[in-house]
Amino acid sequence: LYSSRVICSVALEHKARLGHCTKVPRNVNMESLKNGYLFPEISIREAEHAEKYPHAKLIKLGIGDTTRPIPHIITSAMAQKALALSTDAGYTGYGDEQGNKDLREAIANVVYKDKGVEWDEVFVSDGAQGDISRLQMLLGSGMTIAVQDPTFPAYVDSSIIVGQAGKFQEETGKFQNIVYMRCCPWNDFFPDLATTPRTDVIFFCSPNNPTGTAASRPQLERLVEFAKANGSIIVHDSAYASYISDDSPRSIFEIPGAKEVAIEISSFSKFAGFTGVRLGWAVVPKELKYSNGFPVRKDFNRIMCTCFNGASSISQAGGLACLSADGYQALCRSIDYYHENADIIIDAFTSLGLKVYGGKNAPYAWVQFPGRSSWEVFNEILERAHVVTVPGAGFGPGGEGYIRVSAFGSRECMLEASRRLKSLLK
Ligand SMILES: Cc1ncc(COP(=O)(O)O)c(CN[C@@H](CCC(=O)O)C(=O)O)c1O
Repeated sequence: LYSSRVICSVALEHKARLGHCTKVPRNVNMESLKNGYLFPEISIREAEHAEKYPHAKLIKLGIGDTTRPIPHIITSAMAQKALALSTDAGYTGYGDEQGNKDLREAIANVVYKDKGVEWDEVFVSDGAQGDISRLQMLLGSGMTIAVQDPTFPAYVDSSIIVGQAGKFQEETGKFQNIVYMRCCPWNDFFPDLATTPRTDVIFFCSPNNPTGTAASRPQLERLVEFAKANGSIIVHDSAYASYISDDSPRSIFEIPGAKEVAIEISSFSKFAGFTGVRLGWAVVPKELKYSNGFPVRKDFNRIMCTCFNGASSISQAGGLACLSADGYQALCRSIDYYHENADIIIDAFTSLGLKVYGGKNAPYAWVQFPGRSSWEVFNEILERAHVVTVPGAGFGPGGEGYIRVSAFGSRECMLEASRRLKSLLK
């Protein structure tokens, strides 16, 4: 239909518009990613809204970013380390890729007290987000994974990037090689393991982001038993463990036998307000072995030594102070503050007759809007109440019909958001 001359001139015009292109093909896995990563997308919507309504007081209960100042006992430890770097005696360069031994020991002795975790099974990092991707590098593209649905999007997105996920199925909103373990009110937010296919790896976040629910001891016992029977590895994300207010386990290693089937990743972000300081850890037990008997821990150590040059010495000084008696006590006050915030949000939505889940063992309320699109609810609350939330669909197909509301705002913001939401949704 078109002469070669026309096609050629269109191609030349297109090339001129693009400018110079290399001959390097794009990674096909990156092409499989649907949209941008959820949280920068939320930030973009926030910025667009702020531009549209420059005089509106935007209340941000979307991205789970802490707002309470870090207690002075912790920041002074970081300041002291920073100042020491300007002295001959105090200067330190590269540390151990696995983290400073004193911090590894403190994590093992304080966080994992009486849980049988040894200091050299703890690997300090720059946060759980990075550890998720480093674990994916360790696991490789041939692994099959299962995730809770809904769940923190980094597990699925990193799986896509390393080439595990397979093709996206428009009709289901799922990637064909990933097992989505539905978690919802009618199964007490715990998957039906009897109908869950075997996968090599099970990403399990408890307390769960976004539902805010923590798995009970019997549930985690069933999960460990399931993984052992299937020869699977659990990657247990305990980033919100410090928010647990009942007798739910704070670590998978409270469960007998877990050290033979599980890796745990966690973080100082929500526990200590270190979202910008950047500090986390992974526990890779010596008992955890591949099918050929080779210790997983040895390969993870190789990944850390090759792909990561150690967490900041200043952040690690802060982490050590977090785990001191006074530091830990000061942080508990911040966590109590966020719990009170969560109660405000729960009360607001409950008073409107809406079903609200979570918020007791995590800083997130999971609010159900039956029959409604989560992005539609997100847009309505943003547009009419100037309150930012996160649409549930961003956490997986199982999140449709819900929104996530963070409790990390200031008290003033929480109370104002509550007032606005009651006025909007009454
Ligand atoms: C379950 C879970 N694991 C890990 C992380 C990241 O931990 P770091 O140690 O700080 O890397 C988050 C943060 N989720 C927040 C922040 C979103 C983001 O990653 O930008 C959220 O869900 O709003 C999380 O919810």
